[in-house]
Amino acid sequence: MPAPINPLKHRLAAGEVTHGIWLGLADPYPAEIAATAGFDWLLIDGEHAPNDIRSLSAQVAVLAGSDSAPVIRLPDDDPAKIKQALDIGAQTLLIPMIESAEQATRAARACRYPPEGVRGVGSALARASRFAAIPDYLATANAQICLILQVETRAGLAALDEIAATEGVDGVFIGPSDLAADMGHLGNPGHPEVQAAVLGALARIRAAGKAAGVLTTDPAFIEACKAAGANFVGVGIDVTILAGALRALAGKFRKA
Ligand SMILES: O=C(O)C(=O)C[C@H](O)[C@@H](O)CO
Repeated sequence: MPAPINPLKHRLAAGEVTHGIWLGLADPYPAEIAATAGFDWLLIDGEHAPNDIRSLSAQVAVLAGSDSAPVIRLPDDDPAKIKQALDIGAQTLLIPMIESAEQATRAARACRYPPEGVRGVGSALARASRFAAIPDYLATANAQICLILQVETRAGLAALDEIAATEGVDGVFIGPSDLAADMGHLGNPGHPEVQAAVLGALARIRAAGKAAGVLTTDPAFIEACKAAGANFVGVGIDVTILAGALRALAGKFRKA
């Protein structure tokens, strides 16, 4: 009995366009609600949301068996955090702030057991192996890992082709907000210079044969990114959806 198949990895590799949202409410209950919506994936944000390994684990658990694949974004490329995220059962990871092929290689190796990589062996304690109920998990886990790296600075864009070409990297995600900040347009990911850089990067990533990712809530830019080749497309954030809906509702009844 092998490690669970990772459908999202194989859908992205086949060039299928997938859509998902960010989960920033950092709790399994809203994650379970989001899993009823029908997104292809749900990204549990460990970078900007108040998540820790226990809250990440609880959200992965409630998404198990749903049609929405769990993706964990870690706060950095720390191999120890990668190890923990994989052990709690995530098979698709998003790692931010990648700026070189060397960094990409280190992240790819941190996701794989030897000899392909350096992932620490603790599968007997891990949900990933169903707590050792999957006898050949160690031998089959590497093939189901999907690693998506974030490029979101000018330095990262300069190394994009080498990052995308790195063995063990399944996709590259372009972060418009951080890229805007690095380009001198802090808070304005919709700036024409930023959008042009994002679209050009997405095309380069797909030309390299890898999945291309982005997050934007702008309907027109979603379509432009997909036309440029994006196939890991973030289209919303639970926190902003909830905040916006609540403010709009309150506004209907608040005395002027
Ligand atoms: O730089 C970006 O854009 C991203 O990486 C996505 C943001 O981190 C996300 O939190 C939306 O602002």
